[in-house]
Amino acid sequence: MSLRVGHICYLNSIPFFHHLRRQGFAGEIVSGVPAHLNAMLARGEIDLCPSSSFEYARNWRDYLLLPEQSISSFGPVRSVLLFSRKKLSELDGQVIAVTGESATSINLLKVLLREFHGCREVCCRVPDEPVEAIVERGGDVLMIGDRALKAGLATDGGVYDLGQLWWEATGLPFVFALWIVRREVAEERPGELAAFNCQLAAARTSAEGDLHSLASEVACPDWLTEEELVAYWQRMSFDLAGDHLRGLERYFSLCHRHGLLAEEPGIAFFSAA
Ligand SMILES: C=C(O[C@@H]1C=C(C(=O)O)C=C[C@H]1O)C(=O)O
Repeated sequence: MSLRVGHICYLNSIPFFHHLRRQGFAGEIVSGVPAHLNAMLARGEIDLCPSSSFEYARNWRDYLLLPEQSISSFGPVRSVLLFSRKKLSELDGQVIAVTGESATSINLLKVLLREFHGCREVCCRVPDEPVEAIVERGGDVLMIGDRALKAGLATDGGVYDLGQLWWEATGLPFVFALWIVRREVAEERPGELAAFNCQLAAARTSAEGDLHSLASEVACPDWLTEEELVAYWQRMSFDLAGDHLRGLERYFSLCHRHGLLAEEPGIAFFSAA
């Protein structure tokens, strides 16, 4: 059986996936929003995917991480946004509308508001209407991915970037997504996974080597120019190095402190050796 790989259906994942087939990956690719991929991964319906760092933490005994790969930012990320006209401390006890696509960012919002902005209660709810309509009315909304990027470009204020808030509070990068592998897949099919790891690294290197060509080869949405797409990718960090790991550990430790995780996870990597 070939590997079943989850694919986040946002522009942020293009640098991982665009050249993957050309690097020889012949397995299955399943697209979805992070919350959907998290659930599929937890149930073993896919073998690995780039998905919420929070999903790794809450089920870490079932998972390993691919080394050196993430979706992170040092400061503003531009696609994880809290739309609000209020001061952050005024969000205490308020309902914040969310899309249900996220696991990491919703818990990041809770951690930021409770730890650094004096909020005690943070209520997030998925509304019956599109969150964009709530933004238009000036309500409080957390959005991620392309919808956030689009709404952020269309607004002229009243928006907080969670990557930036984290950076200001901690001086560390924030790791939104990790490449998470089911542990039994790593144990039972290490050769296939090692081959995938090489294909992924090569696909990303070739994408990052020429972001302008990448932007011209993909279907750019009509609300984004190729230059804006390149600038968006340039703001992100797709690495997972020492600073990223420090940021990740800080996030997990704050999630634990605020009762969002039952324990602090161990961070364990797949090793091809
Ligand atoms: C930077 C982003 O990070 C994402 C946020 C995630 C989450 O909140 O669970 C999961 C995967 C990433 O796609 C984004 O969505 O734009």
